[in-house]
Amino acid sequence: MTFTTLLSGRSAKAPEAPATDVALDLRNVQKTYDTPGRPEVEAIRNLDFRINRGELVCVVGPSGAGKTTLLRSIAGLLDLTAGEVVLDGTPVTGPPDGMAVVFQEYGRSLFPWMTVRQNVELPLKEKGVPKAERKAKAERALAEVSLTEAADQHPWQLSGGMQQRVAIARAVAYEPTVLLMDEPFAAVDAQTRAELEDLVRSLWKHLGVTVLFVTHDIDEAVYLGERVVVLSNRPTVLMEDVSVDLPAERDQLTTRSDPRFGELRGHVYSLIQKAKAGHRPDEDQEA
Ligand SMILES: Nc1ncnc2c1ncn2[C@@H]1O[C@H](COP(=O)(O)OP(=O)(O)OP(=O)(O)O)[C@@H](O)[C@H]1O
Repeated sequence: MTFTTLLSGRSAKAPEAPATDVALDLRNVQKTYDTPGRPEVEAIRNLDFRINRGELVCVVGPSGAGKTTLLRSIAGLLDLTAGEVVLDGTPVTGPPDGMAVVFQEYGRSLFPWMTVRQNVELPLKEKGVPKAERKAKAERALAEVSLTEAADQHPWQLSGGMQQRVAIARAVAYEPTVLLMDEPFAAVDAQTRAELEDLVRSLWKHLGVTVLFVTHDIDEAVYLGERVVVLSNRPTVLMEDVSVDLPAERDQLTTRSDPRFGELRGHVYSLIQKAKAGHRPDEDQEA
């Protein structure tokens, strides 16, 4: 018996929601990199799923599956080969206003010559938000991530975890409807990572933002997500959209020792192993 059997009925595709509840709609998204003078790379073959308003969805998949390609496609940073990404009913054709992205490389995404406050205010400044308003928003966002005291310091004076909190504050200050996070905690130590995970859960609940969180880490995906979207090997298709039926109130100790957490973790792990071994729902069906 596999975990798939054990969990059948509980990890099926998420039910379709009414159109008004959909924040992000991926419709038959395909992406092939076509660089002149180099062989084509088919990264995403077909992805078709929705994320409802206010959901926190994690994406996992084997290394090189196309997770970053997916996130960049959603962020409007890549031209799709086919299909479309629709944000709040509008097709994404470039970086949309209502979206913010937090990348793994906080060191490169923060400007070292600016203070923490200036870094947080920057996207608001670019958006044309008046000075007093952007100052207030930056202060609120820094308070959300418990960095009020560090506002006048420079990023290089802070630890890695604190720098990533600045990057999160910058995204939050922008008040996005959708927050995209690309392996944001891959470069910090385990204890800081756990703290940042809890910060994401609490901000998500508190702000009601829709979050798409890409990670390598299966435990992190199950701990954070309301759903875990599991990708196949490249060229990517959906392996399974797993519903995480853990209690809404989560904490590192209780949640991770919940037997249900172990079952879900095992199930996602087995899907990744299958994906790595080359199983693909598109080909399995054809066989
Ligand atoms: N600009 C590019 N030009 C050509 N191929 C690319 C480009 N960017 C990514 N690829 C290829 O697309 C595939 C998917 O890459 P992507 O970075 O999206 O995967 P990933 O799942 O995020 O990887 P990882 O888990 O290692 O971070 C890989 O084969 C990669 O080499």
